[in-house]
Order: sequence, then C-alpha cells, then structure tokens
Amino acid sequence: MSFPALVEPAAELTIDEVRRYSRHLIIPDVGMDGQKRLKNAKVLVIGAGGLGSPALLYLAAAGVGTLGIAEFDEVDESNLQRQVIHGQSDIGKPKALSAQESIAEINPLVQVVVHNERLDNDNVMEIFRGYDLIVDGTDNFATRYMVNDAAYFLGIPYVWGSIYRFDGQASVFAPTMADDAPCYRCLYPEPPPPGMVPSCAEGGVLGVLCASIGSIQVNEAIKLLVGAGDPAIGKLVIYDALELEWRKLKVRKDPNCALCGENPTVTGLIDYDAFCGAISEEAADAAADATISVVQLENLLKERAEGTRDFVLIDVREPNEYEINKIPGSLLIPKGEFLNGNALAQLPPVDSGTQVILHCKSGVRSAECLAVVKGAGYDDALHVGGGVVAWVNQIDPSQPSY
Ligand SMILES: Nc1ncnc2c1ncn2[C@@H]1O[C@H](COP(=O)(O)OP(=O)(O)OP(=O)(O)O)[C@@H](O)[C@H]1O
Ligand SMILES: [Zn+2]
Repeated sequence: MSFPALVEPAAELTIDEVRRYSRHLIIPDVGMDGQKRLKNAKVLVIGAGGLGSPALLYLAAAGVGTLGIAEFDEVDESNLQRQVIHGQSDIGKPKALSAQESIAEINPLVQVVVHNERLDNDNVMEIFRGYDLIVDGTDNFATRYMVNDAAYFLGIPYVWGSIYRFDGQASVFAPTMADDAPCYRCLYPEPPPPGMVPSCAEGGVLGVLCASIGSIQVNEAIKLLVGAGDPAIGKLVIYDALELEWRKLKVRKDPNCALCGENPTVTGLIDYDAFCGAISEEAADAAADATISVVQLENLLKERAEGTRDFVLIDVREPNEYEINKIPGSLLIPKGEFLNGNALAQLPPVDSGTQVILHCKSGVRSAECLAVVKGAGYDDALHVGGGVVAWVNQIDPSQPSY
C-alpha cells in the first residue's frame, strides 16, 4: 500500500543541490519533487551509536534538510568497531558533536540540530515536536517504549531498528497514517523480563550488521518522506546475517494494545525504567543486603590468599567474555547454568562453610544468579556491584574493557 509523502516539497533546489543530488533526480520515484521534499524534511535520529551512525550518514548524504541528533553519550574506543560516524580522534568527545562534524564534511547543506542530552520523559515531547519523522537507533527498552508512546501522542511516524550479534529487525510504526497500522507495543506489548535479553554490550554485535539495519531504516525514512513505494508499516523485517536471509512478517494492530488499542490504559508518558525494570524484583531483593564493592572483593581475595577466608568467586558471564578480561581467581559458570539448575551441583555444599560470591560484567546477571543461589540455601552468598567493569576501572586498568 502506498502512502502520501510525509513532507511538502521545498520551493526549489539550487544549482549546487541539483549537481549534488543528480543521481537521485534521475530516479523516477524520487526525482526533482522527491528531492525537494527531502530538502524540506526534518528528521530526528535518536542515538548516534551502531544504528544511528549509518542512519545519520545516509540521511545527510541523501539531502534531508534538517537532521536532529539526540544523544547524550561520549565516543568510547569500543564504539569504533561499528559506530562509523565517529573516528579515532573523536574518542572522549560527545557523540552528538562528533556526528555533527562528520555530517558537515559529508553534506554541508544539511542543517544539524544537536540535542546533546539523554532523551527522557522531561524533554521527549518538546524535542520531538516539529520533526516530521523519527529514526530510533537506541539500544534499550525503556527508551524504545518512551519513543513509541511519545511519537504516538504527537502523531509522528517513526522507523525502529534493533540489532544483536548477527540478527537484526526493523519496522515502521505510524499508527496515525492508517487505521490498521500497529505501534511497537502491538508487536511487543511487554518488555522482556529484566536480564533475559542481553544488550549488545553483554552479547556483542557484528559491526556491519548496523549498516544492514541502519540502511533499511534510512530506506524506509526516504520512502515515507517522498511518498515512494510501500513502507514497512505493519511489517516486521527480520534479517539473519549468518544465513543471509531476509524475511518479512505481518504485524497486526492489536485491538487490546495498551496504547493504540480500543481501550488504552497508557494515556500519557509512564515510568519507563520501572516498566522495563532494570533488575527483577527477586534479584533486587536478593542483592539488597548482599552486594559488595570491588574494593571489598579485593580485600577478601587477599584474605583468601592468606588463608583467613574461604569462598568461591564465580563469574556468571559467557566464555567469550571471560576470555577478554577476568577477576583473578574466579571460576566461570555462565548464568544459564544457574537458571537451569545445573550450576548448583558445581558449588560447594551448602553446609560446607565455603561462601559463594558471584560477579558478572556490571552486576545485573550476578544479581539474578544470586537470587537462585540464595533460594537454594546459600544464605550468606554475595555478589559484586559493578562487576568486572568496576574491577577493571578501579582495581586493574591493565586489563581491556568491553
Ligand atoms: N534515552 C536516550 N537518549 C539519547 N541517546 C540514547 C538514549 N538511549 C540510548 N541512547 C544512545 O543510543 C546509542 C545506541 O548505540 P549502540 O547500540 O551501538 O550502543 P552503545 O551504548 O554505544 O554501545 P555499548 O552498548 O556497546 O556500550 C548509544 O550511543 C546510546 O548512548
Ligand atoms: Zn499499539
């Protein structure tokens, strides 16, 4: 199904613009009219990270007249493997400013609006207002649900994408463009339970996958802006890079959707952090009075070396994470082994007097495992707040971080 272009055309293109965009102008579906619409378009990209990098680069090169960048973070060395809008000399710089500089180099005709801040309930409506289209390149569920809801309340269509290892997904959510168009909540009514879906920081992502999914997002954005082709409204695009397989599934509007359904219960922005629960209730309870710092752990390790303390230190990350860095003296038992119950047989017996101390990358997975271990009777078990990231930052900076 085709839809009318989201944006009216600009009055004219300058001679410079005609030269620059000539390869677009000779495509019948874009042409002079479509390029003038791109010139008039205001697109906001959220996140100048994995997906945001290719999205911003191609939207800029395509001649989108106004590009907003909403991003609060700074460029880290581990970003450069995929966040190709930033370079070596940008490490430590705000990503939004680094992206702005790259765009100026690629296409100085684009007007860049920098929102160098974290998008949250207090600023999202204000920032979104005035944009024709939003491209979501963020990596966390709380922001995704907030973007979905805010875009719905303001009637702004948005292009969503997500990536993990070799798998990617993308769709267009535009409930106000068609009566049967679903929103993100129609597809995913509930966020996954905390700790269930690892982030890219935990699970990794193939750098080039960002280009595959980011370019699909830009492709959809351009189609919507100029009114070309059949946008992925009500369709979920799924890409399996290992099998080199693209699939397209139908996504239906859910009449019971909490946001866009017949009897909505979400009628304004909600507490998205609580909705997505950074950590499950059981894990939070287990960790409440059983969290130690890496400094405390370092002291405990010294006492263990002196023979005045007895405990096992268990790293619940995955083997490939363990290869990158580790806390010396730790034993690897991945979280899955705790969840399926197999780990318990590898722990010292409950009544042996040997304490169990758990850690992971940042302290979320170890808190989940702590709940299991305490449930099995290890009442004095502990976990390490901040995990190996804190260990590397505070105790052993000679090890790489990831
Ligand atoms: N609420 C938000 N407001 C603005 N930017 C956001 C928000 N949430 C996430 N982002 C940004 O979206 C980008 C997502 O990029 P990506 O998935 O590549 O992850 P990353 O955080 O850069 O990397 P890693 O997770 O490996 O440390 C990040 O740059 C992040 O700062
Ligand atoms: Zn919905």
